[in-house]
Amino acid sequence: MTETETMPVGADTRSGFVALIGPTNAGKSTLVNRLVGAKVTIVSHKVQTTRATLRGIAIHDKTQIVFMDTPGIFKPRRRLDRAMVMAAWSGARDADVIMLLVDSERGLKGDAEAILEGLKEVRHPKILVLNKIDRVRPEDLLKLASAANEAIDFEETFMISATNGSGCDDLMDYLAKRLPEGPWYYPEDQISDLPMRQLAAEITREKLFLRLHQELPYSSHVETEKWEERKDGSVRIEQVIYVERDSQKKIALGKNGEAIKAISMSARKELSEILGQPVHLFLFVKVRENWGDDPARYREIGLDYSD
Ligand SMILES: Nc1nc2c(ncn2[C@@H]2O[C@H](COP(=O)(O)OP(=O)(O)OP(=O)(O)O)[C@@H](O)[C@H]2O)c(=O)[nH]1
Repeated sequence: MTETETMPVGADTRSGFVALIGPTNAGKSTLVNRLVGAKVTIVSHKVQTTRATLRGIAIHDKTQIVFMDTPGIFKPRRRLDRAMVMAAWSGARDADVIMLLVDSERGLKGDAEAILEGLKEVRHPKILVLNKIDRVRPEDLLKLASAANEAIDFEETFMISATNGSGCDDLMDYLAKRLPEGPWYYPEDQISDLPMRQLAAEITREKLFLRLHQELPYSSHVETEKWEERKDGSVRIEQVIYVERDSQKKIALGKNGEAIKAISMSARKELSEILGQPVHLFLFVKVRENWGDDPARYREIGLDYSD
């Protein structure tokens, strides 16, 4: 795309970056998907599914709002976890507005409390978004809002439900006015800057978790190794599912290859819908020991880690 194509005619446009900060499972991915209106990040019931900083891009009035969907911030346990925490905070520092998303049902306990503490140090404009209001009583919601505002001076507080959409219009109106004047960063039809190969790997990873989350630990990882556009309009995609042990490989394959076949089928279906073309998906399972402790891997998956 050329520079002129990124700017709508008529100017008085606004644009900016909004960092989503929040504990795992607060609903960050669900909210970005709702605001952007398309599936750009992967939503799963399993916590810590967001490993890299992904973005969704929304247009509201004449404002382009770029969401930085950070990985959940929580107490680091392993080296990889620490890299995820650092990726989340570095994302926040690049933003025009930081949006703290809290699961109203869980309140400010645990991770949310630690994030509030961390946010005190950050000078950027901050807003509070209380999510999942469909699950709590209004009086509890008000208590939560005032407790959070006592800890931090938020510019504004919103109460929303990312799943049913209530409160989301007010939030968008506010962000559209709050972001600075300036040309748009991305072409109008772009909803994510996540490369297709990575998006394709995320989709397969989601299917893997949905089917095997009880048996397979979090230590598996998917990479797209080959992407070949064919003359007949279809695409051939080869991906490797990396696991840590032989026993996990057996689980990923399943009895008579049933698990891998089912994962492949549902990933292929979703990929062809997103790409709008037939997809031939080939999945391989390989064992790679201790990749979770290898810093070189973080760089490959988009996380910059330094001690
Ligand atoms: N009832 C209700 N559930 C919600 C709402 N928003 C999100 N959820 C659910 O909360 C769970 C977690 O949502 P995600 O969007 O994956 O959360 P996340 O913050 O991106 O999680 P990580 O990627 O692990 O950091 C999912 O099961 C969502 O369906 C809401 O407004 N109401």
